[in-house]
Amino acid sequence: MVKIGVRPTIDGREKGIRESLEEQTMWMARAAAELITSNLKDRFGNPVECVIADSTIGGFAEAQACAEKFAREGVCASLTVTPCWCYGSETMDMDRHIPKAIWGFNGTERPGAVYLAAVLAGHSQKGLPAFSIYGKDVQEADCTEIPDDVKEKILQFARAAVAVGEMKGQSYLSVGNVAMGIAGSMVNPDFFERYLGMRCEYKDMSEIIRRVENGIYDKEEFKRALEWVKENCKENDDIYNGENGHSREQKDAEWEYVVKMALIVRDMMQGSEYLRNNGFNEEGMGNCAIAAGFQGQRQWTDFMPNGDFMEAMLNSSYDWNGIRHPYIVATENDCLNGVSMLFGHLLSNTASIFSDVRTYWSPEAVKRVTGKELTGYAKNGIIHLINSGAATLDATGAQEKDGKPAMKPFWEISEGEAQKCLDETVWTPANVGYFRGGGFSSTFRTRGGMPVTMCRMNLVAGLGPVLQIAEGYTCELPEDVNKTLWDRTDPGWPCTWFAPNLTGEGAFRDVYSVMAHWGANHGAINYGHIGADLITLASMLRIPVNMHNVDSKRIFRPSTWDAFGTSDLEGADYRACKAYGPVYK
Ligand SMILES: C[C@H](O)[C@@H](O)[C@@H](O)C(=O)CO
Ligand SMILES: [Mn+2]
Repeated sequence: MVKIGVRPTIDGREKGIRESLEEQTMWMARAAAELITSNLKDRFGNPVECVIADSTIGGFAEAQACAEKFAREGVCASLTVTPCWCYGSETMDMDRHIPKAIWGFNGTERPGAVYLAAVLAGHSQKGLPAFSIYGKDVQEADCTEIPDDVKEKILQFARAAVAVGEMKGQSYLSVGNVAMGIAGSMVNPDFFERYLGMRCEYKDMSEIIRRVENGIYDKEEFKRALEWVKENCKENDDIYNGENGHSREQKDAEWEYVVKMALIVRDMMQGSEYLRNNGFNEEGMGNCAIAAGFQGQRQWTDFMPNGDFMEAMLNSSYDWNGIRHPYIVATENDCLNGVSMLFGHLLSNTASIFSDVRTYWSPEAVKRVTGKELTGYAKNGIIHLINSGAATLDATGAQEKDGKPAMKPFWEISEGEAQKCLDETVWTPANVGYFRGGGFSSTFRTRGGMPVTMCRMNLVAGLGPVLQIAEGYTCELPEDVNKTLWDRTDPGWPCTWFAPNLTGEGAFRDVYSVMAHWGANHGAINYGHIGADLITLASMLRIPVNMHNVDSKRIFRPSTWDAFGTSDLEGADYRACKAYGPVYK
């Protein structure tokens, strides 16, 4: 359960001043807490709880009592609120390990803004960066509404802070090792521990074989899952393999195996009550994995069914047990893409798409091979997002928001929408040239017009982690154009056409440059334009952003970032992140 601590600070002068401010100060705390709890949910759909200090904080003793309460309650961030002057270093939150924000009331009766400025200077001087929240318009002292601009900043801070809190203490479960020399699947514990507060668990892929052979899964659930799969996961024609295709008997056995893989990897991530109660306590405890990755290629896929079904189902918001939260499972054990998926998931509470960032199609090349002009969002060219069929089925875009394609938090998805995602997907027998052991890839085309954000974490020697972000839209191409382009690559894999928003500058000069500046072979794609939230989250974790197309007005970072430069925000971000280093040193 993630909780945010709210700290009402006050001018400590009793016998008049303090007493006159108590009510307004506590109102601010209650209003901020109510705003957060009524708007934000954790990834399981629970409202984010707020813990308010037992009293207003006028000096060190009360600051300490509040710190002790927050430690007991395990808050993941603090929000200090005040309408008045208070004593900076005597009232501030000194916990080095949690994100902090301060809301100074914009009023003239008592100078909340002066406190805000003074205490932020203290935060800067002590190396404890904090987010500054200050409304644009002066308010009346007795107002009972938080202004919209303040609301927006409190929520932007809180969304990212909740993500920080949800990751802390959880693990990345690496099933297998490095896939085909992909650097992102070299799972680096130093990065996870120091930057995210997470640990890494490493399990050999043979653990799956052991659990299948020794029957370490819920057999009743397996039976139910297999029946459900037969009804809901339509097998596609064997479009790749001709006479090398696997026989019907082989394919049937592969279906059984891939369903078992899904059960087993889920159990490895989160544990299983069934296993705990049925003689497999150790396996049943799981690995507290908020994200996982599966190597697959090639030591597994060269003789076993591939991981596509397991990855696609776990990454989706429903399965044979109904609608539920999506798991985060990175294909090819690309943990850096797994982390990117996790960031997007935690900020949006929706499923994350894993994909290769495969091909840039210029309008000219499309014209050449199809004779057609690209139009709409696609008019400046498109990037083909496609990987073997491991992408979440939510990416079909078959859910809707206001009549438009969307990917929603699982608690907003209807049974009908989950069914539509399944109905729009077929399962193509794997290309046995790539995957000798067979398996099935999800095959679908993402509906167009969805606002999405693609991001990617990269690790750079001498620099550390960096994040790149591209907001844009999914595109729907005319049937014939789609077919010609998709058929040139892998028509049995899930296909998303992506057009990043262009700014005309730097990496976003044109679509080609976005592709050319992408730092790795994969990207994580989430519903919505969540670039600003990703930037806020990255700053909390001291991870610089090396490329984004988010309007500078939406950028919200700790106030101390200004001291590292105000005209070149990108350079300032690098300097600040370097000066602070990882949070969990
Ligand atoms: C089948 C191939 O090996 C694919 O898995 C390959 O194109 C990738 O996805 C590389 O990231
Ligand atoms: Mn790939």
